[in-house]
Amino acid sequence: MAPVLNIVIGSHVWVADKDLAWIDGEVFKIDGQNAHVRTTKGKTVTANVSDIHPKDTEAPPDGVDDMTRLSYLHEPGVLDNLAVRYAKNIIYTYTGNILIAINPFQRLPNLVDVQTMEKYKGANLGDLDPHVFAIADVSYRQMMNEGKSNSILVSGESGAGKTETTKLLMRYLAFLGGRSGTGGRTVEQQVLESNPVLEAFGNAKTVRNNNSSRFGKFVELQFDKSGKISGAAIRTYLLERSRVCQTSSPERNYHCFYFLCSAPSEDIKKYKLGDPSSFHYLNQSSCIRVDGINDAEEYLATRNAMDMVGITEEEQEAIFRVVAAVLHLGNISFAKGTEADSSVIKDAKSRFHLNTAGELLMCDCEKLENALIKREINTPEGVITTTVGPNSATVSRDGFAKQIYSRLFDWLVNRINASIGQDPSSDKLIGVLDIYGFESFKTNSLNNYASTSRTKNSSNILTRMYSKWSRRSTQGSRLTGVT
Ligand SMILES: Nc1ncnc2c1ncn2[C@@H]1O[C@H](COP(=O)(O)OP(=O)(O)OP(=O)(O)O)[C@@H](O)[C@H]1O
Repeated sequence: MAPVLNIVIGSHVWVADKDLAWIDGEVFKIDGQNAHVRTTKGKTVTANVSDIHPKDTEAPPDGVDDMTRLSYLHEPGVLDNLAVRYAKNIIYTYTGNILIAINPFQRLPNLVDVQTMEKYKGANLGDLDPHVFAIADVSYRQMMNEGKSNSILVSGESGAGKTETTKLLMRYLAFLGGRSGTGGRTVEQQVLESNPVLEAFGNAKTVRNNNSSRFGKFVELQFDKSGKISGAAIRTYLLERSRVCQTSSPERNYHCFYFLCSAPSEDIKKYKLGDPSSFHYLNQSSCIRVDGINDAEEYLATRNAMDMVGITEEEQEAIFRVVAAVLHLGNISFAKGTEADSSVIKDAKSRFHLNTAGELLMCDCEKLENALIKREINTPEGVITTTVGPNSATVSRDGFAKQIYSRLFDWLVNRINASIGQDPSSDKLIGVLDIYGFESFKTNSLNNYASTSRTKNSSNILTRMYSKWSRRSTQGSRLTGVT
């Protein structure tokens, strides 16, 4: 932020505050580069003039619904405007064509009901109060009028409300372009019904969010010439693979592991499972249960959601066999072998988990063991097999677990897409991109680094777009975004 030069005695300003981020007050003395400010909370603060920002004393007390109308578009001005509106349960605010959505952490039914959808249908952006439906409506009408595809980007940090906002966008687009599908299930219903399945396998409890999406999602809704939804596809990317083998308090691994460990007893017996705390991939964190998540009920709900999206009983069995196999793999420990750089299965307990993983994956247990404790090297003379020490065997085990879990996730997404169905003749679509939130981990793996830097890059691009859009007239701009 450029230094503010017109600060004089009597100026109303914002100064940084460690608890409130920014606090407002009046300058009563200036000595050199220091301004002395009496804050509205009765404190006296001294700050460098370059670190304080002017306050617009004529700003409307209820805030403005489009922040391009703020006299000062600086951080304290923006935050104050959003806070004033949020206090009145107004969670949406525009900055030009971009919608800022603040997480209400409570259901606001009147804000998202069918009457509200009716109201926003066909309304111009800015004619009504800021709303996520207005963004969806604009992108739909642009698509229909110009015959071109459109995209809506939903971005924000973890727990900001991206997934909930994406669901509202989908619901509104389904309201505009909905039609009856085969067998009574519409395409849009199937897309929405696939959420619990994807969330069971791709969401986890994190520090910030009990149901955090650990993958990015791009949902394409395809439309026919009359503007009705004719097909859909879900594309996912950057599943956080490292979580499968590595979790730390107070986070959890992917929900499906805990759901399966709370399954009815016949399933527990079939998959040779036990309490989640007996599995290495789950007990690295002391967080096993989460308030508000009933793992036993969620297991049944996930099975039900799988039925709804057309995943057969046989396929469901196979899916949960892989999930259970991952847990058993994590409990295989290795000890040093008799030769240098070699390892053996540590004990009878590890042998039990190796054999169970092999049975569940329907593979030869001896081959599975060799794959973990040996390595094949391709040389010009042919393939050489060497043994590896316990540490390398553990790395192989974790690599294998991550690989089969992410392949399972990709398979699920493909399966859901196959059952929703795509329209090969559709020439236009609306894509909704939900970029998952970034955060910093205690131990950052290459996978964390890759996803965090990509997400940060996207967020930086979005931030740059904001300021550009805020500075110029937004008339005619074709991009829409929500954050
Ligand atoms: N519009 C909303 N109405 C009601 N509750 C909401 C809304 N948006 C978010 N929430 C609440 O906040 C929680 C976190 O929101 P959400 O999962 O959408 O965040 P996210 O940005 O997708 O996070 P992550 O990147 O970690 O997946 C939700 O589980 C819900 O309880």
